[in-house]
Amino acid sequence: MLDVKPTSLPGVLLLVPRRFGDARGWFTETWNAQRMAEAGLDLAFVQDNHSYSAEAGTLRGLHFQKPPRAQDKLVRCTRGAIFDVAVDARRGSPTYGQWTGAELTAENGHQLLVPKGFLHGFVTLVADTEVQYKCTDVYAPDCDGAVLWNSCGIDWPLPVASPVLSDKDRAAQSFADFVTPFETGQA
Ligand SMILES: Cc1cn([C@H]2C[C@H](O)[C@@H](COP(=O)(O)OP(=O)(O)O[C@H]3O[C@@H](C)C(=O)[C@@H](O)[C@H]3O)O2)c(=O)[nH]c1=O
Repeated sequence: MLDVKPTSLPGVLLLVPRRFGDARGWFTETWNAQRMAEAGLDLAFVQDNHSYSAEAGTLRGLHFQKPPRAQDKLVRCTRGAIFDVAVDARRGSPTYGQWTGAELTAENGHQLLVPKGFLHGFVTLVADTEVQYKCTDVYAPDCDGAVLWNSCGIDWPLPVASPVLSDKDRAAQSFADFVTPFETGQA
């Protein structure tokens, strides 16, 4: 029912929910607490987010909320397509500073689980793209932070010469200047 695949970063998981196709179309479970618990993921989500990006090449990230308001995120694309990225920002982690990415599309229904301690961002691969994600803590602007999208060595599959960014993301600190608030093993 739910295929949970590891990625190159321990803790970041690619979830492939089963789709039941019939003459009408298909049905899928996008979140089932019991199945996730069976897969070892006991996550109490408290906020759902939904963003729309008009242009291909819109890049949101790399974002985090620092402790005590850190968030696990379960991300999916419900219209269009994105390349979704997580960067390990946990001080002392063997994979500190490393990134992993996955193509999440409305068509494939894949989901990326980005745990606390990881920066998160995505770029839209086509115009008119919608992304929805669940979070384990509510928005806390005082704990909100950003790291410059192109300062972590991420191989972004940009569909345009330069990405569309928010003012906040354009002015973000570089990963080299970033003093991480995350430790390994931090809940
Ligand atoms: C993230 C967030 C933003 N907002 C408001 C603040 C602001 O006025 C407006 C747009 O916020 P942002 O520019 O931060 O939106 P955006 O750049 O889409 O931020 C999101 O990016 C992705 C990659 C993530 O991982 C998310 O956690 C979040 O940081 O929405 C909320 O009210 N609640 C929220 O949870």
